[in-house]
Amino acid sequence: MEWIRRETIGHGSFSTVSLATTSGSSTTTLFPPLIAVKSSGVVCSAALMNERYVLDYLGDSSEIVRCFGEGKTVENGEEVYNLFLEYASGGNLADRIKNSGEGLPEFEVRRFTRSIVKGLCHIHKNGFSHCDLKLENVLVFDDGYDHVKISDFGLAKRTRSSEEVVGGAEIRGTPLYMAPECVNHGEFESPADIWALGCSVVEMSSGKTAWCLDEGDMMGSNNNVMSLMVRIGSGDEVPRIPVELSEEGKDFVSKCFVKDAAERWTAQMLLDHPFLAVDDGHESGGSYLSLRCGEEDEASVSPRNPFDFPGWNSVHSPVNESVRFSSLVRSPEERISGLVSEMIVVPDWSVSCDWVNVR
Ligand SMILES: Nc1ncnc2c1ncn2[C@@H]1O[C@H](COP(=O)(O)OP(=O)(O)OP(=O)(O)O)[C@@H](O)[C@H]1O
Repeated sequence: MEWIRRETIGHGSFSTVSLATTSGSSTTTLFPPLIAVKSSGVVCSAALMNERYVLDYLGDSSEIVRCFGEGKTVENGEEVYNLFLEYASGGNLADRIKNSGEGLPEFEVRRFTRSIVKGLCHIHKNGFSHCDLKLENVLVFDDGYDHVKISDFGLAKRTRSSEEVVGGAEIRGTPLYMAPECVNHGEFESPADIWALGCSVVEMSSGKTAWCLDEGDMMGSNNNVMSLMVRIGSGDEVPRIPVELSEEGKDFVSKCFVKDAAERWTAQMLLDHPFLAVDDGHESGGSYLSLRCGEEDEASVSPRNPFDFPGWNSVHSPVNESVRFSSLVRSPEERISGLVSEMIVVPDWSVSCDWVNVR
């Protein structure tokens, strides 16, 4: 494919994202005239290559950003690795909410959440965990109506099999979205994506990141990673659920914020939650109508645990994960301190949306 790099449209900890125009035969065959090119120096392109691998494996899904391939260029004397992605003209969902200065109306929260959950179902069924779900990684597309897709698979990993020992010192993702088992045991599996989904719904609905709803607590004088990790990892506290959400919305989020990962709802279970039953007509099937005409009672029944649900599917997949740091068995207290102050390998702490990313 021939392409020309245009303006920069995004920055991440691993890469720079540019708009690009395609030319030649590509415009009439495989590639759209505008694409996004995600680039990093070849020497530090492991995350981008991982993203390419995962996107290839996942194949086409209408809830996951599409990848058109990869290529290398030499720019300013440096060899650059480029990933070609479909271009999201609406940018990311976090910016959209930040710019509007408030949360989204609930019908939009429901619609976007439904897409994210469908995307997670696809990812988890294929044996992967995303490991960095947050609104910055949810892109907005406008094809006559707004819809969203999950992006940024740089930290995605194979789901661990039940026999595999957890990498106790592994860290990935963004602290504000981390689940208790990530903080306490370095366990980054599909339930952790569901916890991050709950944080994303809170943010969509309130306009504020989860944990920051308690004004002046996390964002004020006590703004530090240690206290956040302790809150996430210990006790019964979960992020506050926005009052503006409907009862169905509150129930949905509460199913994501179950501290015990084994008891947390799966993406497949959440797909049938009444909060997601509204169909705005852009999806096939008119599920809203059919629900209203007969299935409402059945769909509203909340299973009491993950094994109590008719649509529950167990996902077991082969292991192919290289743990980033050596495995250690440590107590939660030691681990939390370690995450914050004494990393075995010093992480890249980069500021993102008033908080830090841990790599
Ligand atoms: N396909 C795309 N279309 C439009 N904008 C995009 C696209 N991909 C990424 N962006 C923009 O670039 C930003 C950074 O991209 P991305 O999160 O994928 O990079 P990253 O290096 O993996 O970042 P991080 O891991 O720190 O979140 C996104 O938040 C989004 O605003």
